[in-house]
Amino acid sequence: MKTAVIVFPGSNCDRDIAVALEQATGTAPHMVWHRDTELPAGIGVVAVPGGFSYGDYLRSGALAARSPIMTAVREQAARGLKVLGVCNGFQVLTEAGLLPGALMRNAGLNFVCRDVALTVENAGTVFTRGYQSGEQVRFPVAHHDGNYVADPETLDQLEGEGRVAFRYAEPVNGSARNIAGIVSADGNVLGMMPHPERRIEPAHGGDDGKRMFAGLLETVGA
Ligand SMILES: NC(=O)CC[C@H](N)C(=O)O
Repeated sequence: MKTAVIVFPGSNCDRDIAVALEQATGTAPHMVWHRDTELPAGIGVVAVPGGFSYGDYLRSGALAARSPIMTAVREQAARGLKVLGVCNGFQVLTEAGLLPGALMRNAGLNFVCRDVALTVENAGTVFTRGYQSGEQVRFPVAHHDGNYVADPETLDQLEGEGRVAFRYAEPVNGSARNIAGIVSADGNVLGMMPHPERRIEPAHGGDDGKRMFAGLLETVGA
């Protein structure tokens, strides 16, 4: 099973997520430059990493969403490719139309950089199957544009369809209904602001993130 990590100018969590994927699969992921137009054949999971793609100009993730490689990511996602977007990756996926809603400037206008408690709302997704629904985990957050917004109908739909994967245990950035991570209608695309890849070994202060990569990769036969 092969994995890939997309690298944009300004990505800075690409290496961390590559380490998490390699730890889970035993194989280093393909690092795919944003200007590429095709994903390597046989990819089961692609990660869209955190960072400050294009310096967060215009809106965080807006320019990266228009990178050549995102056409391939969109096409493959429609065919069931698992896509994991973390932090700036979540912003890119909303800007690319792969997930609903948008990530706005944090309430309070501060960059928030700390560990947060999250509730796993739905352990039935391919990304959260390593957890129990209702379980609390701790991941770090580091962002200024993490304030998730969507219209009330979309929020109700996300809740009703079990597409809220993670919720902040307490307000962090002003996100509607404390939403921290959501999945697509088909369940194969996840976007989340907290960083599971920064919590995969005891030296990180815990390894709550490890089960996300292990569980995800089991579903695609790694
Ligand atoms: N760590 C990150 O991915 C940062 C995300 C984003 N550029 C923000 O600050 O909102």
